Amino acid sequence: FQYTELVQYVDNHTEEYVQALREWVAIESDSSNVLKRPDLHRMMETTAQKLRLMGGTVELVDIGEQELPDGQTLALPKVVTATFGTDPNKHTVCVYGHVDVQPAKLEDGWATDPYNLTDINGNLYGRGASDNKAPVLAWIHAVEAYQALSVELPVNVKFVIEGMEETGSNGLDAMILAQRDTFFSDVDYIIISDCGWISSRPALTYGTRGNCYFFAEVEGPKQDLHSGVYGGTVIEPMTDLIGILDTLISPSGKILIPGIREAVAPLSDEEWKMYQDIQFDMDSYKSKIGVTQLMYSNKVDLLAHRWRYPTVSVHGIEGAFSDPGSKTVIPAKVTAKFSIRQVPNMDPAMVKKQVTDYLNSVFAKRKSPNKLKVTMVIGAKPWLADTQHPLYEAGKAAIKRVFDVDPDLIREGGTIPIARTFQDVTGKSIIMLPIGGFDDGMHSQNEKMSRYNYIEGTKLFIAYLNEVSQINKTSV
Ligand SMILES: NCC(=O)N[C@@H](Cc1c[nH]cn1)C(=O)O
Ligand SMILES: [Zn+2]
Ligand SMILES: [Zn+2]
Repeated sequence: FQYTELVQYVDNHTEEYVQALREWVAIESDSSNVLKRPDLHRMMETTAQKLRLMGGTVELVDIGEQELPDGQTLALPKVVTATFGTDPNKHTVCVYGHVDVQPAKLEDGWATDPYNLTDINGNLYGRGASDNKAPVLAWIHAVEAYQALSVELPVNVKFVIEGMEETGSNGLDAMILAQRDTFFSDVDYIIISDCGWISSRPALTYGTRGNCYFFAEVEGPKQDLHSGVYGGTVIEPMTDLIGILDTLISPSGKILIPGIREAVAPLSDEEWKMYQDIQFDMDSYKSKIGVTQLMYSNKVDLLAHRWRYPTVSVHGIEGAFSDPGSKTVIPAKVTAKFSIRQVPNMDPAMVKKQVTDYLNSVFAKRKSPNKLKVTMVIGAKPWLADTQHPLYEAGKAAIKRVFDVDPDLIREGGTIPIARTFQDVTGKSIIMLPIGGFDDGMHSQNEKMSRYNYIEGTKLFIAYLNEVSQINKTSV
């Protein structure tokens, strides 16, 4: 294994890697904004072209259309699949990633243009830099480094890169099911690098929460009204909506929807011990996110509520007045967006019913003439891996080689909607091998990827491919 040469190659190509990230970040591949769909299509084509130029067998898989809330349809971004090597004597890994991003506007409070990658003190700021463009590029560059030095790839490498992850991976489940016996038939392991470390220590991730995402629409008058002229005479949709939203979770974080907490698998002594052993500084966590107080004051409770208990988050209200200034309006129709992170043994289908029934009953008590409509738009299950699997031993060895430390074994509070489908449909084992920093600000203003994590992460992937090749084919 020519590790030293490969690492040298990476170090010599750092500026090209940063430039590649700059070009990708410049594409506003926001999957939640229908107006950005042409950019998202261009992002998928750009990704495919990069893999084609490396000589991979590349396909842009058509996964159909999505239906919009107003009933119209919109073409989904194609999924990029690529194959490098088909040697039956080698393991085959499938790297999954996404190149769509969360929305971002300068006026949200970014210090720099979110779509112009900006290097400040070794941190590369831009929307999607950490989530998930740099990790996807790092994987591609890892394969490219082997090729450039004519070092034989130790495993066959496949890629599945999608463009709808941030909105629930619409269409990807069906594609995986359809290609289970073709593209995925020879895949031994699935690798995902779409999360972050919990501190400055590298980590391996063995669980993600799922997510059930809801829209709750309250509709009243036929149009917006002057609040002075009509206020006091009509039952306002926004008041109804805020009233029912306030019944979802208590100020101390207790979910009030009947049945939700009962479904949660109890925290075992072993888990408690694992969380206890994780290096995690509550004060720097607080200062990083700019709060003076957290929901829990001890490490184990905090980590457990971040990773393996459900929570309700209210994200926004469509139709509400939210511009600067002071418009005196009664909005006629408002739609709240909220989500409930899922953990074992919750079931999204059950959660959908529990939430809908509960909100309808709370709303009924208000005796409002307005109309409530609750819909669940995403129902992603949680995912959990066996940390005893050789994939994790390989991860530890690769991290030891590159960073000379033992990794934290962590879970992730966020969701990779497709992780559970990969596991259930292909029956293959998954590892999450993050390279994002703990302070990357995914989904926030000023998201960044450090040069250090990007470049050392590329070396980690190079080392990991070699470690996976050492896994005994008969042992798994
Ligand atoms: N990097 C993973 C990520 O950010 N995933 C999103 C996916 C999602 C879940 N519900 C809607 N989108 C996340 O918010 O966890
Ligand atoms: Zn992501
Ligand atoms: Zn994300």
